[in-house]
Amino acid sequence: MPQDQKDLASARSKMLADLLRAGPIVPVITLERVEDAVPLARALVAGGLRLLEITLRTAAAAESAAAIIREVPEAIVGIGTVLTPKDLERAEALGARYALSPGATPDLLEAASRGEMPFIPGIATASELMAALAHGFHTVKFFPAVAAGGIPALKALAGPFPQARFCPTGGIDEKNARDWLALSNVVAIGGSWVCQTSDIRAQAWSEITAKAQRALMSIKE
Ligand SMILES: O=C(O)C(=O)C[C@H](O)[C@H](O)COP(=O)(O)O
Repeated sequence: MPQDQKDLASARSKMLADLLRAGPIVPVITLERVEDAVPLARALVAGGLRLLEITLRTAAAAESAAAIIREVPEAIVGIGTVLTPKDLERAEALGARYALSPGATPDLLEAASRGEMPFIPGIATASELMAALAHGFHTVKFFPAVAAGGIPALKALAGPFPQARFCPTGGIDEKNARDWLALSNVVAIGGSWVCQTSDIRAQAWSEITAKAQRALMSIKE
């Protein structure tokens, strides 16, 4: 791949590491109804969480993300579950600030390094990380974090890959959030525990705000 393309991906990766660090908790959001999008985003922002990941898993996802981007300017919206170059285009068309994937295919890495959208690929192994790094992406999602080896796995990856920065996601909650963030190569953590489907279905916005606040408290104690 052209060096300037890789340098650009790398510069965006650095920007993303800084953005994530300011989180440093990214709620992973799956919305079933567009009407829940704005109140949910407001509830999370009220609880102190501004970096959001809206997964492209539901029919309501794109319209929900668009509503949040339009109506909740404090939220910094990323599009998650980006599986294909087409999904990446959708994220860009929605006006998202960044896009995330649970993994990465060669096509997706190639499209992301050619495109404009800041992108966080997912990795679970050293080889997958090497493919991401070869394209300039050194800020990556570690997914599924707990199932793929947990904290010892990230500690081990720090040895050969000191330049990599991680946002572990998958199996993280307020009981282990602080331990993950204590690792020097972890810039943020992601998870759905602050905005569970049952709470969204019940439109339990104040409960979600309280969970967001508790999540932030849990990493300070
Ligand atoms: O859909 C994606 O793009 C993903 O990367 C998967 C999510 O990040 C995890 O499903 C969140 O994991 P939990 O916090 O354990 O629920």
